[in-house]
Amino acid sequence: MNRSIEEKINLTVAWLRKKVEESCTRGIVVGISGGIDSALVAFLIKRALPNNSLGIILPCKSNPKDREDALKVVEACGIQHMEIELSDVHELLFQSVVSTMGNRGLMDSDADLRLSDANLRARLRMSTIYCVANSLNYLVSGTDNAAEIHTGYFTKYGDGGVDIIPIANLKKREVYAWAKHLGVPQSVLDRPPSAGLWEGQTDEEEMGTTYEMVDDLLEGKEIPERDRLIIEKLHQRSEHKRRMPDKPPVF
Ligand SMILES: Nc1ncnc2c1ncn2[C@@H]1O[C@H](COP(=O)(O)OP(=O)(O)OC[C@H]2O[C@@H]([n+]3cccc(C(=O)O)c3)[C@H](O)[C@@H]2O)[C@@H](O)[C@H]1O
Ligand SMILES: Nc1ncnc2c1ncn2[C@@H]1O[C@H](COP(=O)(O)OP(=O)(O)OP(=O)(O)O)[C@@H](O)[C@H]1O
Ligand SMILES: [Mg+2]
Repeated sequence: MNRSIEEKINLTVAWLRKKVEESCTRGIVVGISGGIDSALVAFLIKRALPNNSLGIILPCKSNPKDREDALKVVEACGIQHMEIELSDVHELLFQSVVSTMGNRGLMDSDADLRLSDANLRARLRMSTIYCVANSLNYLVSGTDNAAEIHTGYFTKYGDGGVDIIPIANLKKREVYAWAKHLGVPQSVLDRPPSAGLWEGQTDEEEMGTTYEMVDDLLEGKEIPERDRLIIEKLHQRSEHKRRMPDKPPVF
């Protein structure tokens, strides 16, 4: 069916309202990073629930530009918002884990501290957002798009730990199209996608391929062999993130 962007947005907005009604919750909360995915979700939930939508900015040793862009998103869509600084909490918890592991002789040379440090940031954000959601009886919205879900490019139980994912069916290029249509600020549209989990991180550099390629593959188009193999590997290795935890058969 060939629907316009506006029609698809209206259907998504109706779906968001239905999810709140069905779950007997009062509203929806999302983390706003300054990136395009959360910007789009903020605009969508604000349109769906003008008085019952909340954005939370959660800096965690983040680049100040992230907060600036997040505030531009808040201003542009008019969503109610709050900020909670997580850098100190992260420092305390991470250093405590690392030093305890070191003391127990568990810190071998293979320990990937950068990744566990980064994923802890995403998981602290998740815990914080749920703390607010529990208090308000709100649902937590995720921001993953179809390309991120296909490649598993998210932290399990971090930014992946959510109740609903309104943009899960959108390719990254559709995220841009919807965001532009809704009036997401230009500086947010222009930023290279980044998890912001370490200085200079970009999604495409870390994935080793581009969103264009992932989108093309999802649309059934031919892509270069090299990119197809990378995406297949990312997809295969992240299968566990897209299902419930394994359990033994009934013995
Ligand atoms: N086969 C399997 N069955 C069940 N569980 C399995 C498993 N293999 C690993 N695991 C578990 O999964 C863990 C690894 O998964 P996970 O903890 O997610 O870690 P991982 O996938 O290694 O890292 C997360 C990736 O997502 C990126 N990211 C994170 C957050 C936001 C964004 C963004 O776009 O903004 C991107 C981040 O930069 C990094 O590349 C392992 O430590 C293990 O506990
Ligand atoms: N500083 C932050 N404050 C609040 N939420 C954050 C922050 N950083 C990350 N998040 C949450 O984690 C999600 C995953 O980040 P991700 O980078 O995939 O999305 P994005 O930043 O919205 O878009 P982009 O892919 O363009 O960077 C964000 O959409 C947001 O909900
Ligand atoms: Mg980002």
